[in-house]
Amino acid sequence: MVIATLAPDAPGDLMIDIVDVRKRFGATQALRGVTCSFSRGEFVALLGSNGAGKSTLVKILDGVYPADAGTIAVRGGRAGLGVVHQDLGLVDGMTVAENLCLGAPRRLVNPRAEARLTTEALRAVGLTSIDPYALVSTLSLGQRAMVAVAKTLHRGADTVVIDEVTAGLHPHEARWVVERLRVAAEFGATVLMVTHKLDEVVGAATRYVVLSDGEVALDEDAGGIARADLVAMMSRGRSVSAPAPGAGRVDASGGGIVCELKGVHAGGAGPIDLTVTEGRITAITGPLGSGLHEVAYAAAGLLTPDAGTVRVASDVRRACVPAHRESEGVFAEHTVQFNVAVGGWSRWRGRTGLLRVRQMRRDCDDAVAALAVVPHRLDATVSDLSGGNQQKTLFARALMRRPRLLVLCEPTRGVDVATRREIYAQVRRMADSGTGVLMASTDYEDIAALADTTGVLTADGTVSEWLTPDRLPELTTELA
Ligand SMILES: Nc1ncnc2c1ncn2[C@@H]1O[C@H](COP(=O)(O)OP(=O)(O)OP(=O)(O)O)[C@@H](O)[C@H]1O
Repeated sequence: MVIATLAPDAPGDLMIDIVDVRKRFGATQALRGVTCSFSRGEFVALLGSNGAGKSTLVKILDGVYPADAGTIAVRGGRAGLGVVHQDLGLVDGMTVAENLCLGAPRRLVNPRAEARLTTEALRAVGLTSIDPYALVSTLSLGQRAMVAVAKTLHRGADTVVIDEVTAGLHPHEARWVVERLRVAAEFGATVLMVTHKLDEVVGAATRYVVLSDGEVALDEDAGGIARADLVAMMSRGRSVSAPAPGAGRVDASGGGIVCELKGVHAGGAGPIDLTVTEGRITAITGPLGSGLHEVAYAAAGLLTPDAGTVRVASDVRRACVPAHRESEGVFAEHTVQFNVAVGGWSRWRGRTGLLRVRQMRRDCDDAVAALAVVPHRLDATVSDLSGGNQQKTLFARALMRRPRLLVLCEPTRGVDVATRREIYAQVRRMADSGTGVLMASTDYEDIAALADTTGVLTADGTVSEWLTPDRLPELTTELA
């Protein structure tokens, strides 16, 4: 199926018409007949739990996959629709104007005309303060996201699909992005935004579409549904009520030292001094590229620091959830069971040296059930899981090792609202049982929910200060 051009007699405001779109991957029916249409100037939040079918729909709209059945018609045809992915597709070392005009057909290189066009394109998304000559690398992540949106619209798209670009942004900056998207919609663009963070879009989205198990479970104007009902739909009935962010925080400052970093330099960060103690969740946060993940890897023993010492208490078992699941985390071609169990074999080895396979299956099954991995099949191949479900298997693996030092890098990346709460509860339980936790996260929600103390890395890779939970609101958009 190719994306068709809307018929000339289609209603004037209609921009995209999706009718009965279906997609199957082997045994999984990812989309079961999705029908919905979007009009000019709408700002639609596309929501749903992990595995609901959002990415599949976006990829079909983007031309990555063909649908098995159904039709999609877009005003202006394929060119009328643009997708902005999480990686944004910008070249950091080029200016905003160069990025906007990169690859666009042009007869003459005319920097002044490029700058003028860029200013207009930025205005169309409510950006008035960005210098067209600024290097993209000097912009905040939120500004970059909006430059990517401006670029898509500048290329002639009237509809822009934004695929989780606000994940990991500080809530202030995410709201800033959403506000600009709202302006773009007011100026006539149609905005479809995929997100797991409902609070980002409340007040800006004009409509909610919730996918569940490959179907449209809800399609409502924003005024027509209560937030609680939306959350319930997004979590497919799983509990999102416990624990509240920050619940269960304890003063465990008297716990024994599990791991100590002194003068550590890693990934451009340093010198870093930090201590992880039993029962306490120590967090570091900062801009991407500040080296925060590499510092965490040094603590986890996955990376030798360029300088400084990492001291770990004797007999401490370490486990780590890495920051980039695709390149550092999952064994994509192996099963869910292998991915959860790997590295924890000793747990199931009996006195005779044989693996207690049935117990291993049971434990893996309990772990994936607690996190509601979809599909709930230990023999599923991990590359066939949605992004959020892959993240859950990584988290389950780390816990399966029963570590005394748990290192978490971006632990909730891409997971749905119910899983996020479950992960928070499980991390807190681990800490309560005496595990020392080191979390490196750019996600403010992770920090606000879990951190007992937070080291804030500046762009030059040093810790500017350590914040207690009551001071976390001081973390501003600098994070991005
Ligand atoms: N390439 C693939 N091969 C096999 N199954 C797939 C493939 N891509 C997706 N699926 C399955 O299709 C279903 C929908 O996945 P999809 O990635 O669209 O979900 P999603 O809503 O985007 O989830 P997430 O919020 O975790 O990103 C899932 O059950 C997933 O396992």
